[in-house]
Formats: sequence, structure tokens, C-alpha cells
Amino acid sequence: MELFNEPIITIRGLKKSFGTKKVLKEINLDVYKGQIIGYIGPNGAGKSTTVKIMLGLIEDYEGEIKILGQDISNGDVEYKSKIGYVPETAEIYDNLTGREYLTFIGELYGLDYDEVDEKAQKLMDLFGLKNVYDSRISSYSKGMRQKVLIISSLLNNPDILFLDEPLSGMDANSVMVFKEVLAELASQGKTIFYSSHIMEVVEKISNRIILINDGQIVADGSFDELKGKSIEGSLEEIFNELTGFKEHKDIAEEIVSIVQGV
Ligand SMILES: Nc1ncnc2c1ncn2[C@@H]1O[C@H](COP(=O)(O)OP(=O)(O)OP(=O)(O)O)[C@@H](O)[C@H]1O
Repeated sequence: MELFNEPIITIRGLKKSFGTKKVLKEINLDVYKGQIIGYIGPNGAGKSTTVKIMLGLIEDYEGEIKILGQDISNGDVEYKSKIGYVPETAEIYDNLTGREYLTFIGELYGLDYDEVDEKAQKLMDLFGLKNVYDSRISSYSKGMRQKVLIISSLLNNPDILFLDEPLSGMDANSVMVFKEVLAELASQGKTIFYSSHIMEVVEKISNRIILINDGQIVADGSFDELKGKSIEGSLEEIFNELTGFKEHKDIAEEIVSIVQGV
């Protein structure tokens, strides 16, 4: 069996501010081949910012990032052909059919039309979208669109997959298939960087969980390692504890009392 012992992503001293707001304060991270990283943290913690920097979508940052051995600030976009990305919200071309959209994305990756058409068609079939391959995306449901985004991120057989809340709108059966796909890809040495608020899923699929709070990594380890540091049990409870959040009941009661006008 191949040993996956070389870091595929290296982040050193990453800092990022928007105006006077320090969003990333000092991120240091080594990610290895075959890891499924669950990248979690409260709203506004800096998760999407980290991912967008790694994707080259935000260029102005402090620190050093190497992906597949390449410093991403050197202007060479070669590494982008080896990554896939499912964004949290995506512009998807409504007027195109599934076939038109996916072959277009495939061609952007430099793939041959017929080859990508065949691959996309097979993947659409497996995700239960066989009958809509030639329908306009505007007629798709939320979950169907999400599946198209997932398929588009896989067309180039990426070495690293960045997934930002990838399961939104997907039904339980499709989620089960996709979780299995991720496990299988990771066992073949692909690396998955998975950002989500659905703690039950992160807990199950990740072999390494990184919790970011206020622009800093506050926990990094397997679920069992994180559990060892916490009094509580589920990842949701560990999350609440490590982000110092204890007031959910009080806040909920206050919201309800405002709603009821008392
Ligand atoms: N382009 C931008 N200009 C100004 N501020 C920004 C910009 N992008 C992000 N921010 C700020 O950076 C902080 C981190 O945002 P980011 O989107 O990285 O958070 P997140 O952890 O992904 O949150 P969520 O869980 O809500 O998706 C937030 O305070 C946000 O308002």
C-alpha cells in the first residue's frame, strides 16, 4: 500500500484582514494525502476565507501557502487543474442544460468534449439525474443543482477536493452515496477539505477535524482525540464548548418571548 506521508497542503503564518478586521490571525497547517479534513467553526470564523485563499480567489494575504508543492502566490495556476471545488453558493448557468454546463466546465479543465460528456452522463445517471441531463438547469430542484456542482467538481479527477457545505438540499439516499464516494476517494489518496455546519456528518466522515474560532485554530485532531479533551460527547457539544457557547437555551427563550411580544 502506498504511504500518504507527504503534506499536500502547507500553510504557514497565514493572516488576512479585511480593512481593520483581522479575519485570519495566524493559521499554520499541514494537510496530508488521503485525509478528510472537517474544517468547522462558527459563522464568520474565517473558514470560507481560508478556502478562497487556497483556491487563489483571494490573492492579498500574509504568509505562505504551498499546494501540491507549489507556492500558490508565484502566479503559476497549474495547481488549479488538480483541485475541485464545490462552493457554498454558486452561480450556475440556469439557461444551460446539465450536458451543456458540465461539458463546458470539463472543457475549461482542458478535457476532450466526448470524454467529458461520457463521464458527466455516467455520473448524472449514478446521482439519479439520468432523465434531466438535457433539461435546463433552471428546471432543477435545489438538491439536483447541488449534485451538478458536485459532479462538476469531480470531472477533472482532482487530487484535492474543497467542499463548502456540499450537501445542502440533498436527500438522505444521495448523502449516503456521496459520503461513501468521499471515503473511497480518500482511501485512494485524494485529499478532502470539507467545511460544514452539519456536525453529525463532519463527525462521521472526517478523519481529522480542525476547529477554527475567531481566525485561529483552536482544536485539531480526530474525533476521538477531540473527545478526549472535552467533557462532553458529540461533536456539536465539543464545538459549543470550544467556542465558549453555553447560552443556547437562554437565547432561544428570549427569541420566543420577542416573537410572542411578551
Ligand atoms: N470580501 C470581504 N470583505 C469584507 N469582509 C469580509 C469579506 N469576506 C469575508 N469577510 C468577513 O470575514 C469574516 C470571515 O468570513 P468567512 O466567510 O471566512 O467566514 P466563515 O467561517 O466561512 O463563516 P460561515 O460559517 O458563515 O460561512 C466575516 O466577519 C466576514 O464578514
